[in-house]
Amino acid sequence: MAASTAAHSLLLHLTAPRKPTTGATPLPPSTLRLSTRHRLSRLTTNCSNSDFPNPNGILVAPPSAAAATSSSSSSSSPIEVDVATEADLRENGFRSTRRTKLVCTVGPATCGADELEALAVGGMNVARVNMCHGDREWHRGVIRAVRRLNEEKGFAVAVMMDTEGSEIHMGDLGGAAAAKAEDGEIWTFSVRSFEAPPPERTIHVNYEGFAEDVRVGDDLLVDGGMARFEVIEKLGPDVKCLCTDPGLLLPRANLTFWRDGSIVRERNAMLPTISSKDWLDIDFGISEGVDFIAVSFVKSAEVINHLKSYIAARSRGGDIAVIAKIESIDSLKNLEEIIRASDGAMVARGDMGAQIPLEQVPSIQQKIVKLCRQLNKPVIVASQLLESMIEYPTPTRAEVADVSEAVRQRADALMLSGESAMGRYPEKALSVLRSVSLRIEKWWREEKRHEELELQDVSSSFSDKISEEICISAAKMANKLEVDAVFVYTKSGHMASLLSRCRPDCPIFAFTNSTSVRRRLNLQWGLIPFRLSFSDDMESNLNRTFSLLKARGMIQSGDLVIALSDMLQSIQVMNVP
Ligand SMILES: Nc1ncnc2c1ncn2[C@@H]1O[C@H](COP(=O)(O)OP(=O)(O)OP(=O)(O)O)[C@@H](O)[C@H]1O
Ligand SMILES: CC(=O)C(=O)O
Ligand SMILES: [K+]
Ligand SMILES: [Mg+2]
Repeated sequence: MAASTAAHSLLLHLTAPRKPTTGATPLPPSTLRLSTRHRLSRLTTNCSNSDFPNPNGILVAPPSAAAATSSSSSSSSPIEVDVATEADLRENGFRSTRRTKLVCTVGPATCGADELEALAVGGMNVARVNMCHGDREWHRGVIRAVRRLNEEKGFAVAVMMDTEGSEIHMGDLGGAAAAKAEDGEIWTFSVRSFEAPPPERTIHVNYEGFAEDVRVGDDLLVDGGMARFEVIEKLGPDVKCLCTDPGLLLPRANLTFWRDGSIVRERNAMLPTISSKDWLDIDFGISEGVDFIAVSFVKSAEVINHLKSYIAARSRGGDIAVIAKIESIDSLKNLEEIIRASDGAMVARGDMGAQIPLEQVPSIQQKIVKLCRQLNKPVIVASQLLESMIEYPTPTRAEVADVSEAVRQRADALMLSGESAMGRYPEKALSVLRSVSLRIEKWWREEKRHEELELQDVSSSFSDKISEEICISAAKMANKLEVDAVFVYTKSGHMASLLSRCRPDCPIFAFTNSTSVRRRLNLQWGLIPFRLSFSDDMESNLNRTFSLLKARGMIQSGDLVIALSDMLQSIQVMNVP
């Protein structure tokens, strides 16, 4: 926008005295309440065969689920907010809506239409599909089922595709769910391909140079220590290994080898971050219109820049966000340049814990979360948050503490992996993330723990700098005046993310006219994304928004609101008329 002085002047309209309220918006008696708990208890069936993609790759929703869902999903509605957020707003009042976003990995336990819907009702903001597992038709079925859920039932769940990457990993065990390695057994790790099922105690390794690179005496770790082997003999393409730490081998588990206490990774560095299979998956993701592509084992900013220009050239509007997964030693070395180049980052603790000593993972997590906030990039904390819930219906105390710590660090999002992909209690795990997030966020607000984090300058132009300062001031004012919400009208979503970065006490209602921007904002802390067409006239935008939201029972006369827009760089403070 042009740097005209008039446009930059701060408009401070304090139009009416603050009403003595609480912020919680009571539900009009006539309004249908979509109770998360009821929906959750109704939808507890497991993924049955009929829920998997039909031969056309389409997941079929049983008619009962469709009939039972709220009717507020019409895409012709003048203002759209997803039904799960609307229920949260009505149930908790807007000062208490959940700020931390939730990502769920979809797998065999959750690919059915009913299970996906239960996750959406339970607060899933982003559905992740991991290209390490499942085939093209399966992924297509899941992505389309999520889209259909959004269109037909009024959710706004974004889709994240996570690439396989080309680190060294085992084959798929010929279809077996797992294999158990016992102490003292001899297993063969081989670069040869086998017909399924492979010979007993034989594991295919995806990396051609494997047999050349390992040496007798090296330690071979499966998934960072789920099982451990010692290399005892090399026979051409085959490497004989003695199991020294028994454990479960899962399909496509990650392999690292260690020599004299250090990970051997010279050769890994030769592997491309994005393999040829990944490029095909990325083409597929672009054609299916995913919202995020998470890149596994990023080593440098270069690969992110390359992918971003590839996407920009191929997808209309280049509106797929690229998330850098921080999970290798190289990514830690080049952390800042990688995060600067990306649209967001993931602390991928699973593989990270296989490459660095475990006791370093917590401090690195905190460092990445802080850095992402400084650089205004959303950050996801991932892996093993509620690992025990793959098998058990309640988490361990330690897991709850881990989730709490990520929420306390004010990460944008938390992610479920195996818990939602193949666990026995996906919805329960999601509800633990939800309730722990709500509780810790509330505690934070009650204790008035606004950390005085000095936010560094991220803007690249004077106009951006003004937006940034406006957001910082608006967030401070919001806390001091105890406003009920900040409204931000934003075309690109940038001003909304600048506000989110300030982590204000009140929620941020982000109005955007683009459906894809709205879905992407789903990943960012504290943002409640709405789709709304708006004009350059703030007065009329505000009046229209107030009447639409009042009609939906989402705000009330007297609520105190701060409004910002990225067209007219301004701050307005007002009571809802
Ligand atoms: N599409 C799928 N089909 C079958 N199993 C899946 C699928 N997605 C995930 N899983 C199962 O859930 C587990 C956890 O999922 P997750 O996505 O975290 O994968 P991962 O293999 O640990 O690797 P990554 O490092 O890429 O996250 C996997 O190990 C796998 O057993
Ligand atoms: C999520 C992921 O890739 C990891 O934790 O390794
Ligand atoms: K992956
Ligand atoms: Mg990983």
